[in-house]
Amino acid sequence: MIEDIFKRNGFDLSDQQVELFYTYMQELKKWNKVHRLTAIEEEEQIVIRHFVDSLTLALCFEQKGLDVKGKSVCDVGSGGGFPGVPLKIYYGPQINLTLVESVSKKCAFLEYVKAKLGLDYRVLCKRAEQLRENSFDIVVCRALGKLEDIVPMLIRLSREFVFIMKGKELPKGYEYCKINTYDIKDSYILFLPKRR
Ligand SMILES: C[S@@+](CC[C@H](N)C(=O)[O-])C[C@H]1O[C@@H](n2cnc3c(N)ncnc32)[C@H](O)[C@@H]1O
Repeated sequence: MIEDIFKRNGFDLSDQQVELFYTYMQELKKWNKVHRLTAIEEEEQIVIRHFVDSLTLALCFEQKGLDVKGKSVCDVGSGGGFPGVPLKIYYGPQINLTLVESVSKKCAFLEYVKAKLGLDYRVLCKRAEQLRENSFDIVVCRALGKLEDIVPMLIRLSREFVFIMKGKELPKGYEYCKINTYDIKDSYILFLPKRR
């Protein structure tokens, strides 16, 4: 099921990546019973609306001609791990990933997933505002908050680019990627190059 959904959306994953996504989904469902990490509970919907949606960022990186190899990537307000954890499963050691999350029970889940899946990323359990300026090459987020509040904070953290996943909404005045895959239609990712 997981493999087919990724495939029809244009992502060819290895058996090992499919296995990691499967384990991640099981843990998400298990922890959700107690910690309410996501409102989405149906497996197919978890794959589409969390996993595939997170990987649409990779399509935007490609559209913008961005090679992420060797880059430090930060997912701010990662929650249950989106989009950061799917990106790590997809890119593996090519990216150096940090997840920033201010709620400790969510941090505990992200640490647990890291150990369970054997992934190499860092979890910073704090508010992004507490981090130093220019800490990461690329800063990404999904469902973090109002643009006027988050844009200055994200730009401050990044050295190169900020990507903000907006879904169906396209605010005026931003560069963007428009994503269209089999399951994800007309979804927007804002692209903010850091201007020095
Ligand atoms: C609506 S959830 C989205 C979670 C995930 N990005 C997703 O798309 O499923 C927003 C998350 O951001 C975290 N958050 C909000 N503001 C933050 C900040 N300034 N620094 C760190 N985490 C923050 C919240 O605790 C919450 O887990």
